[in-house]
Amino acid sequence: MGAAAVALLAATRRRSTPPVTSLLSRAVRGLHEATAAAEEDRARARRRRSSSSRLLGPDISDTWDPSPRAAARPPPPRDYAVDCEPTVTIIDGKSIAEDIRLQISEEVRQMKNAVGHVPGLAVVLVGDRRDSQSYVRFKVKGCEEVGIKSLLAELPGNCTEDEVVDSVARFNDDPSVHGVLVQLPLPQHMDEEKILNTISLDKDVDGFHPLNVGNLALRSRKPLFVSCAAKACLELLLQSGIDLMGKHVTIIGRSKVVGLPTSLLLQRHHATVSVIHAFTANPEEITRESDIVISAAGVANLVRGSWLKQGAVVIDVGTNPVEDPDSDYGYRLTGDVCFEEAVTVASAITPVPGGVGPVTIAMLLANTLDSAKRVYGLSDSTP
Ligand SMILES: Nc1nc(=O)c2c([nH]1)NC[C@@H]1CN(c3ccc(C(=O)N[C@@H](CCC(=O)O)C(=O)O)cc3)C=[N+]21
Repeated sequence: MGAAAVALLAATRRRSTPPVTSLLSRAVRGLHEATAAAEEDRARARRRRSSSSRLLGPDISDTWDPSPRAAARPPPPRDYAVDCEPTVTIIDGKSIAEDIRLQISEEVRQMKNAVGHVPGLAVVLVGDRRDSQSYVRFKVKGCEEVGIKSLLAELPGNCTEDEVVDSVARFNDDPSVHGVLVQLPLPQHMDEEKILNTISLDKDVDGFHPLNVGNLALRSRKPLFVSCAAKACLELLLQSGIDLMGKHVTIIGRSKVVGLPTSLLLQRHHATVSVIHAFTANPEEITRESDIVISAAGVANLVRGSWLKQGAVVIDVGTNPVEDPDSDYGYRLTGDVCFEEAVTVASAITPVPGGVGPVTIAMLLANTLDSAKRVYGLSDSTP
């Protein structure tokens, strides 16, 4: 992603962008309203969630029949302040993730009672990148919270490809492991494809296996696993009451982790999807025509307020570490979206941190649970 993303960023910077300062007062006002509205939204979202049990297996049926359109849920009520300025919903990923984890821990408990086993997730971490180390920490912590067993293989950055493959193979053969994940990126000298190809298809909880991606793309088929980040984006939209049918969604980025699987998953939900990337000539024009913008470019502050249509829904998948000496680990995370600007234009937006990240981890736990359920014959649930 590096060079291409930088190229896109450079191209963007050359265009004239509105000065951040001129938008600040609006932004502050927007944020103020947002905070008040956020509490309201959280309560409303909780009520909505508690009435829906369609949590871990989004319906990915496919049809051109017009009847589902008629049956589609009405749009959620829009909030308007007294002066009729629209308010923005800050989508609370942390609380959505918490609800998902609660449901998973209940299912793990039932599994333990029924078959005497719990799901197991194995993570392979190569090298000592600080950001990868903390993502892996979040995954292990998530497992602990729901009663999933976690195993971690930590290998030094200068180890051989064969050592990584061996460690994956051991987890493939371990019956107490239902999900195997190799944390990306791998060190430069390693062949990522080769290593990922060794993960057993029925333990591929990241959903990167070509057969899982292929089956996601072929709409009459059901993949065993779908990418956690893609599922997180869908979950955040559905739980926020945002209908996807016929909506124009623009996805920024085409990676196998986010952009590509998200575009496939949202098409299965009848959205009209544009995928844009570093070589797209007019990214700003395309996003400005979109009802929903999902950014997964890995470039801090790439998406400015001017990129968005009034009332757009913004899902920010970016987790870009930026130096911050005041923060505990010497860096903090920032998204792809210039939040202060976007919050004045969007109708709903995910923050970073506290948006897509926690839900992505919850989906990893959900995929691991589904895998174990398949092994123990507890259901034929689909991702
Ligand atoms: N094989 C593989 N699978 C992945 O799913 C994968 C990967 N490699 N490599 C890196 C990316 C990145 N990723 C994140 C997951 C959760 C947060 C997350 O929970 N973020 C918290 C951060 C809290 C904080 O640090 O302040 C939040 O956004 O609130 C972030 C990033 C998974 N990835």
